[in-house]
Amino acid sequence: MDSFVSEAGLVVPAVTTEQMREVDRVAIEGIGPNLYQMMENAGRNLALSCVEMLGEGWATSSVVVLAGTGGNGGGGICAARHLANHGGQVTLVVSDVERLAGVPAEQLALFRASGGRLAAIGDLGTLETSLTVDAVLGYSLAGAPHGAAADLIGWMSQGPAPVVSLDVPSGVDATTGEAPGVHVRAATTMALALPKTGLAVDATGEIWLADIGIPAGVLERARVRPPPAGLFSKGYRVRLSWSS
Ligand SMILES: NC(=O)C1=CN([C@@H]2O[C@H](COP(=O)(O)OP(=O)(O)OC[C@H]3O[C@@H](n4cnc5c(N)ncnc54)[C@H](O)[C@@H]3O)[C@@H](O)[C@H]2O)[C@@H](O)CC1
Ligand SMILES: [K+]
Repeated sequence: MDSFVSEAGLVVPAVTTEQMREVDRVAIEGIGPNLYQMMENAGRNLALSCVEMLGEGWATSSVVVLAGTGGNGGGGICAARHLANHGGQVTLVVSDVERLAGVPAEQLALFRASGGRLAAIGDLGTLETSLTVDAVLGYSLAGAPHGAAADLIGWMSQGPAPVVSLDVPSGVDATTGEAPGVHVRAATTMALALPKTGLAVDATGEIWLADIGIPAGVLERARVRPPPAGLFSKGYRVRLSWSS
């Protein structure tokens, strides 16, 4: 789908993975924001969505954050830190801690300082959750999920807790919406910066779009249509629907 629509009726253009990569490249290698800044905005917005989904008394509910080793996982780990910093009962599980590198690894070091709990994949069977954050795979999905990523997706699919997916439900192709193997069925998907063309599928649940601070000049240089003026005039997240 090449566009989505906000509750106010604004038409929001969608991007393919290739277009989003170009936006990220222009931001990171050129104008900014840098990856730390974008990831901080992603993680903070995601944490706020979790708080809103759990409602009053959220801090006494268990939240399990499942993170992969790439940029998507980094955003999830950042959200876990924000939830822990605000007194939440957070448990983080990373698909492969040894493979974390760069900014996502730094996110983990920060999370460790928050007092949140880090559990191993082998502990999944003992974990209780009221809300699960899916930050396993983002737009760099390549083929059917395998290994620890598939195990995490399988665990989310078994339990009754709602899942909030970061950017795209893990296992769903962000451009085509196709799932080459196991995939997450989210209650809510929080897309970053611009909705991806593959989000018009049932697996996304409610779609929210989060502003992560990318200015219009970056989108222009990446030759990507900007979101309509005023889309984020009332806040950093807006709900989107499929356009008919
Ligand atoms: N401007 C944006 O939209 C931003 C996006 N960010 C996030 O970063 C994501 C993209 O990050 P990356 O490119 O690092 O990649 P991902 O986080 O999507 O995934 C990369 C990891 O998944 C593994 N993987 C790929 N396919 C797999 C499969 N089938 N089975 C098992 N493992 C598999 C790869 O080996 C790699 O370790 C986005 O979806 C978004 O969530 C943020 O980092 C910040 C900025
Ligand atoms: K995800």
